Amino acid sequence: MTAGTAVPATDPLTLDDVEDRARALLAPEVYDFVAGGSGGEATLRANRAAFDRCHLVPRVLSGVDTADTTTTLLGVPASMPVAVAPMAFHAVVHPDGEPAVSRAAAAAGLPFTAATLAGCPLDELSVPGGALFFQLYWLRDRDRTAWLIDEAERLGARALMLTVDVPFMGRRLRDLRNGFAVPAHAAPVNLSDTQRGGGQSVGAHAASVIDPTLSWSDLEWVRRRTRLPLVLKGVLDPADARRAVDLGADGLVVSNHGGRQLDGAVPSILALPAIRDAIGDACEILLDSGVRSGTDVLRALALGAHGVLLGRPVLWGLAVDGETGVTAVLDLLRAELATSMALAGAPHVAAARRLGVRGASATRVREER
Ligand SMILES: Cc1cc2nc3c(=O)[nH]c(=O)nc-3n(C[C@H](O)[C@H](O)[C@H](O)COP(=O)(O)O)c2cc1C
Ligand SMILES: CCCCCCC(=O)C(=O)O
Repeated sequence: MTAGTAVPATDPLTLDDVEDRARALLAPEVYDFVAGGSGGEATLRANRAAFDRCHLVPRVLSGVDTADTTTTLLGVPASMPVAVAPMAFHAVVHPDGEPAVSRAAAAAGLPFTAATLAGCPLDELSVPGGALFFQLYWLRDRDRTAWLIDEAERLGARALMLTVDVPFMGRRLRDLRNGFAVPAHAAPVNLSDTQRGGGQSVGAHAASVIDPTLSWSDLEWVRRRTRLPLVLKGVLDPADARRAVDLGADGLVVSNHGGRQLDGAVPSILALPAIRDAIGDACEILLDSGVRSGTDVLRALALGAHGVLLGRPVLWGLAVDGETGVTAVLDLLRAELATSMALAGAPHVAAARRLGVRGASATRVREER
């Protein structure tokens, strides 16, 4: 990716511009479902504020003309250190739903993470030339959980991403005020017939299908069940990160679920350095929650991540223009990253991971339990 000149000079200039366009198009309750966080949305806001407090220290005289954004994520080649985050119910924002996003990701050379709660059969998401990760919710219906793991493996998924921060859904006040329920056309068809939640609020549906008792011993069961690289999504504590590595996790997603679960949780970008220090290179570290620019990707790399997951901006692109809109978002992010890397004097991703970062962080490391 060539730096500088590749960044478009026409609208949308930023991922936030794409969100503005999507907001103008979507029904307010749908916009709120995607944009919203839990509780008073302190963590949602803090995610952004924390990125802005991470100040990169550029290197000079490194002769970087073109920054190479390519890398691998969990062994999968990627055109930049970004994968599409798992998100339920894509069709709430656009009828083309998950298949459009998986095609756009494949064309952009990026992994797409299919959610347990995708609105179309999983086999429609395994795109020729694309790389599929599969996100697993730990369902009360254990047979369905096992079936989903086996199905992901059968379809050639390249990683199994177990979400560990949703024993039940955070209190999403916007959804409660709006009386939001997932429309039938976006229903999670990979759940068994009786579990698809018709007409239920999202919180009530989550409570009826997700098993909140998920624990470390279940992780051992998952580890034994599949040969796929196993990634835990939603880790914020270094001790949990170490334990996951000890139990055979191949990757972690440092994530507060985009501010949608524990309101008041630490911003992911602030949690990252301690996790990186705790586990070193024992497994791959991805990060999400609040990534909105190429500079944010660079900040995450500089603080020790191997890559990031991109969440809401993908849905904003889908809302604006289907597959083409998602492609525009991913291309813009890649161009921004190339420019930021070149300006920081980082010719490639390995160099980006060695950049310095300065910034304020309030830290109290808790006692071991
Ligand atoms: C509409 C929506 C649906 C989501 N659904 C899921 C899901 O089904 N499983 C999951 O692990 N995470 C889910 N997430 C969380 C994302 O995977 C990701 O952690 C978060 O969106 C990242 O933050 P960002 O949106 O600020 O980039 C969802 C997020 C949104 C916005
Ligand atoms: C069974 C319904 C759970 C919906 C969770 C999707 C979501 O909004 C999120 O994970 O965030």
